[in-house]
Amino acid sequence: MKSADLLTSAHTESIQAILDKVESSPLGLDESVAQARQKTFGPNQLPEAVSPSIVSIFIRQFKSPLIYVLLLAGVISLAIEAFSDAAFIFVVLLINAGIGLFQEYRAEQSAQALKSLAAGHALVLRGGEVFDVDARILVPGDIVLVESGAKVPADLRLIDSHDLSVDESVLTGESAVAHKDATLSLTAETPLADRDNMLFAGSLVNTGRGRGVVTATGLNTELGKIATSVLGRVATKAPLIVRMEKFTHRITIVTGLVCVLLVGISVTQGASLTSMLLLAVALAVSAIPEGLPVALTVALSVGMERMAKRGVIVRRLVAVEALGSCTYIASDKTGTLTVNQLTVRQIQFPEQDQWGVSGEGLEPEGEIRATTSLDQASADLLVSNLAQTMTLPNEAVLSQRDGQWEGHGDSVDLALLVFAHKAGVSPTQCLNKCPEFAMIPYESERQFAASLNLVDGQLKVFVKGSLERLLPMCNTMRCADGEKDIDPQTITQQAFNLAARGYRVLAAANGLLDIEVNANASHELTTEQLQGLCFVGLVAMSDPPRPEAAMAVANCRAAGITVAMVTGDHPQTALAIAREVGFADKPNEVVTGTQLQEAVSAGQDQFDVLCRGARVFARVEPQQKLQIVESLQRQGHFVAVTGDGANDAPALRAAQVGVAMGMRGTDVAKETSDIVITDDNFSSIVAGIEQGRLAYANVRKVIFLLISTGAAEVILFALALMAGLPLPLLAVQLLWLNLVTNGIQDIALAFEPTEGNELRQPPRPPNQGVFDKVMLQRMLLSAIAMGTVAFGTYYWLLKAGWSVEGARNLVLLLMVMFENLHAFNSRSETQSVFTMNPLKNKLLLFSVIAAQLLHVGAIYTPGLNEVLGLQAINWQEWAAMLVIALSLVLVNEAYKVWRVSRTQSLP
Ligand SMILES: Nc1ncnc2c1ncn2[C@@H]1O[C@H](COP(=O)(O)OP(=O)(O)OP(=O)(O)O)[C@@H](O)[C@H]1O
Ligand SMILES: [Cu+]
Repeated sequence: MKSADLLTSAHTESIQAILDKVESSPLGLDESVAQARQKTFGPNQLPEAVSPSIVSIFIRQFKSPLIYVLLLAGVISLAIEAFSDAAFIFVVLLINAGIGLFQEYRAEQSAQALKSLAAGHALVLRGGEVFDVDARILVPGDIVLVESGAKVPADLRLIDSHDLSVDESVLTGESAVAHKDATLSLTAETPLADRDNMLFAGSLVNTGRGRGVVTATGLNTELGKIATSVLGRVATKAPLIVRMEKFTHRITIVTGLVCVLLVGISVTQGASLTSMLLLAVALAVSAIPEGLPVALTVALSVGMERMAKRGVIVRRLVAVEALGSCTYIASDKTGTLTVNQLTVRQIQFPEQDQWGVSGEGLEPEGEIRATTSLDQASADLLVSNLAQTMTLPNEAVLSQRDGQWEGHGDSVDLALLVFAHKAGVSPTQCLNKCPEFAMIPYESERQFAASLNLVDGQLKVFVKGSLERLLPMCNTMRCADGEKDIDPQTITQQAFNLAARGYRVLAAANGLLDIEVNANASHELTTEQLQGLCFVGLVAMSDPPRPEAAMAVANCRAAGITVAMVTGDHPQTALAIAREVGFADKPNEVVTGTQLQEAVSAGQDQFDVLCRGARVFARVEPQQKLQIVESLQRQGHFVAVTGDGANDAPALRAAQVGVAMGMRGTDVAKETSDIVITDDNFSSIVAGIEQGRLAYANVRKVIFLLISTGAAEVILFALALMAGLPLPLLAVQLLWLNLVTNGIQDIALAFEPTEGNELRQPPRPPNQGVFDKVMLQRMLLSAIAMGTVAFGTYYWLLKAGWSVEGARNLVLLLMVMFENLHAFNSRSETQSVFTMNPLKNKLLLFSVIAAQLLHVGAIYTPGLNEVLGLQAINWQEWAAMLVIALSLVLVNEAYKVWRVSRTQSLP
């Protein structure tokens, strides 16, 4: 097989013809063949949208209105032949662009790194064995298995399908579900959307199972052919960033007006128009928080990186912000709150006590302790009947490789296979002896799996699943002394007792089907046929809670976040786990899917009342998850919901934070989620919330610093103007001030580490904006303190007989100190600077020290000091300015003390 476009008409060929064409077999390719083909066909991937180069990011920096303003200033300086000023302005311009480049490049980098974490995978059959592989290694001829929730990794001609339906909207744009059938034969003219014996790369499997042979990979797939239109999609900006861009816009306009006013007044007082224009530009540059949107992007992407380290992959930047304001986590049980290592511990047959099963993990070593007066032979018969019924409708694979047991597939199914081994039933032998004719695969909304097998020349069905579903299928039950009429009460009580101990309980049933056996015809198995069966027994599996879950739940409580469990499992099992983990205790905190169903017909209010009191939602169908999320949202909650299956997608989409499981989750769940938890662990969600809150707090710190310092400069100038004094700073001095105090420090604040109290406060009200009362109070207070003190100092210096140049020199030093110290004030809204270790944010410390050194350096650099109008300063003057500057710290400290005492005196 050589040419890539051999197979454009794969849908017209028979399965055998296709397999021949791609030189493959139902057992799949051999590894060596596959590797050779990869050389011919290349990796199965679409070209990535290229990330912008450094050069293009650099060029982009010059496309901002602020830069135009600066350019204008440079040109004006040239026009009035102030060449050194002009040179300085151009240097500032370059440095500003450099800082912007650094910031944007960083944000871009972390976005890229996260993208590569999300590579697709596929189940491939090679040399008769199933492997879970990186989808990029697929080649034409590979046999690929798909199941509900999966994303199709390449174009496939189906060779086998069960109840298979897919969403092909990426390709066809139609959101209707397409039903697929391997047995169809189609004509060449069949349009893409109707090629129902094919699966196309990029489509999502809604229900069922399928198996197909790869006919095209990478750019040769139907998706590849339209790939250019799918690529190049721009990432959406976080709403917070958009709000801040708008905000910056508004400030720009206000500052612009102030500047115009300033120029107007000064000119009427006799200043020269050009020099005033220059100053207006400089003031605008300093006061406008132009770095804000980028600094915020950095803060959010730093949050994103930190979350990635804690196992939380953020798929949309908005989730960083959203995670921070979560008030409710609706979590899965299995694998999230529990370790997802299921082990069969107890089995129970009608009219018998519970029998223990020993052994741990996947190692099929262990025995069944039959506590009974039965003879060995009768006990063995019961056990092997149960083991067989658990083994046949089972999709997991348990195999021994190099002496190690390895499992693949659903963890419930795996535990059952391990149990079968312990019971002396080998799954492979069993399947050879009783070939499978049809199957109803397990889907969580069905709560059972069934298979139709040929046993001793007769067709027999085997069913395993929840007792609630199986009981109505059974008329009789298998006892040691034969088949009897079923006793549903006793069996239900048995299951209840097992569930109350936290076990996940599965029931088994089987029975002969009254159908003519025809080995050649294909048999169908439908749910309607599952009737008149014989109940076999119960299996109880333990799945211990994750050791860290209890701690994480306690953290949630301290953080004012409600935790609840949404599970398809038995209410007793769910409550037992919830008790162990510590978020529910009383039986009335459990609500079942049936109760919810009834409440729906009783009306929305009834439903909301039910949801409000519940901490455990049990026997819930996946579709009900959406109703639960919507009800919680109606009650004002900001909901994070977890999900793993295809049918969790609506709930994941509706919730403010959709959390998909990285290990257990299907592709569909991951694609619709906002964040993915790589280890499926509940405590990772809590860690994500902590980081989300921190990121949001850091965003506030950046905003606080930039706005309050900008406002301070405006106040200083306004006061000087009102007092009729000469302007307190030259244009170049303002630019210098902006350069040494803002560029790096705001970014440094984005890296601020945790204060340790993120999870010890209630969640931020979701509708509360950044500029709440605290923010406004602090900003006004700081800006007024800086502006008036700087003005007072200037005023006093002039009155004391200093020259204007000398006074400006000191005021500039004071402002540099103010703004540098203010960076430390910004580190926390509640904690005193004196209790915060400055080494915890080395970038901030370094940038502040660098700013001071730069300023001192500039004073003694010939040429530069002339341009900036700087003069040497003796140490007394220096110390005096520092003491004055410290007043700002005192004001901020006083505010923190006042606020903390106030919040503590509240109830
Ligand atoms: N592999 C399986 N085969 C047959 N029945 C199963 C299987 N797995 C689970 N069940 C039945 O379906 C019920 C629901 O299980 P499911 O795994 O869907 O719950 P879930 O909603 O995913 O819960 P959790 O939050 O615990 O993951 C179980 O209680 C069990 O009775
Ligand atoms: Cu068998």
